[in-house]
Amino acid sequence: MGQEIQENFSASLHQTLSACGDDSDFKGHKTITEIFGKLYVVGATSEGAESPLDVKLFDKATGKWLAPTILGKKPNSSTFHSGVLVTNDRILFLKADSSANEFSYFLEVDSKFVRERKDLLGGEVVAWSKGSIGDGPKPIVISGPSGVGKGTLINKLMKDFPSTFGFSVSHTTRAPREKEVNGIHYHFTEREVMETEIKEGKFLESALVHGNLYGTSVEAVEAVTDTGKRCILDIDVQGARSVRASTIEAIFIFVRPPSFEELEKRLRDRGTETEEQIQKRLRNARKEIEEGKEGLFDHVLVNDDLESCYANLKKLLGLDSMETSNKAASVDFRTPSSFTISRDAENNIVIDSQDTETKDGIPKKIVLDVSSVRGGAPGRTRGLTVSIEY
Ligand SMILES: Nc1nc2c(ncn2[C@@H]2O[C@H](COP(=O)(O)OP(=O)(O)O)[C@@H](O)[C@H]2O)c(=O)[nH]1
Ligand SMILES: Nc1ncnc2c1ncn2[C@@H]1O[C@H](COP(=O)(O)OP(=O)(O)O)[C@@H](O)[C@H]1O
Repeated sequence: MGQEIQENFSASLHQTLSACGDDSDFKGHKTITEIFGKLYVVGATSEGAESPLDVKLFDKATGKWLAPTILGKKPNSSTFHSGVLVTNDRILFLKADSSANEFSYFLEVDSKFVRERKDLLGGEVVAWSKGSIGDGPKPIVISGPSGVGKGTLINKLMKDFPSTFGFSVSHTTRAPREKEVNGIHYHFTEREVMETEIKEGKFLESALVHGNLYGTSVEAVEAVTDTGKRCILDIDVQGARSVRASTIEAIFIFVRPPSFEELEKRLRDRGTETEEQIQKRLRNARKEIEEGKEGLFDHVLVNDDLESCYANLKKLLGLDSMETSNKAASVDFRTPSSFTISRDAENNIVIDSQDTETKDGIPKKIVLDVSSVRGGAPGRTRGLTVSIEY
């Protein structure tokens, strides 16, 4: 079927579906996209703008409806949406009356991530991934042994550059320390719950560290990137390795202690762990420091004197002493309430407004270049390029 606009043949797909007994049960507007004999029907199961878009699957060969496992955050429905087959493994959905940050969602039906989850979960699997204009600033991954000062350095950055950086709040099964607040320092959770969520693909990475599960959820990173800030991840070396192997392009920094003795002193003086926990963390520290030398990291910082280490961190992140804003160049618009879509000669997707009235901030035409999109579920599909005509 290749590069075809779904709307061009949706009338015949609607007929096919009706003839087969359409029990997709969607309220209001729905779209149908055919990929290799399967019809992907997308709509909302309840009325109201906030109800999420759901996916139902009809297999033409068997005449049966299949209930796919749907991964990723579902887009909220809008009065109207349109689906475009981008490649045979993903459909791009464009929503009416939505902001630049909310108007595009990819539904992956056969990507690498979806195939992996199919093997794990069995049955049909699809995954949503929000489209992101441009690349946004690269996330920063900070690793290093327990007690080396990662948290201290990150807190300083967040305090000095509050509009530039946002912290990715991890999930963990470890018990909260006295001053830790759920949702700010960590999302404290139960092992069983977290294991299920890992299977469901809610995590970008997860690892067993010092006997507890830790993980970065897709949502934690997206909550930061949605604000236009640069995401900081405080994760262990295993986590850094997973992120390195993923589609996320990040900067990897390893923080080393000046000596093992000093590390032990800091850990003890912090006074947050039992003796048994301290021993476990020190044993793991030796291994982590060795792994930090392996070339996984772009930069290694020695945290001897805190102020000079912080100055080095700022330098490598390209920050001067002033508060700077590293916000991604933001494109601001709202999609029209109704539109048609087509392809132009360069194979760009063209959204033409069908609104009768012109309104401020709502373009007459939006041209989308999807030729260099990257990433995808779990997480964002980055690299959309837009040009706009008012
Ligand atoms: N892989 C992974 N590691 C994490 C995550 N969150 C925290 N960690 C790491 O888990 C380890 C223990 O963290 P924590 O219990 O807060 O102790 P602390 O680092 O000594 O303050 C540290 O190496 C963290 O970098 C996560 O989401 N994923
Ligand atoms: N350069 C430093 N010199 C002395 N103490 C430090 C330094 N950096 C951090 N600390 C202290 O060491 C302890 C561990 O730091 P923390 O940021 O909690 O480490 P991590 O997050 O890597 O486990 C804290 O009590 C902190 O105040």
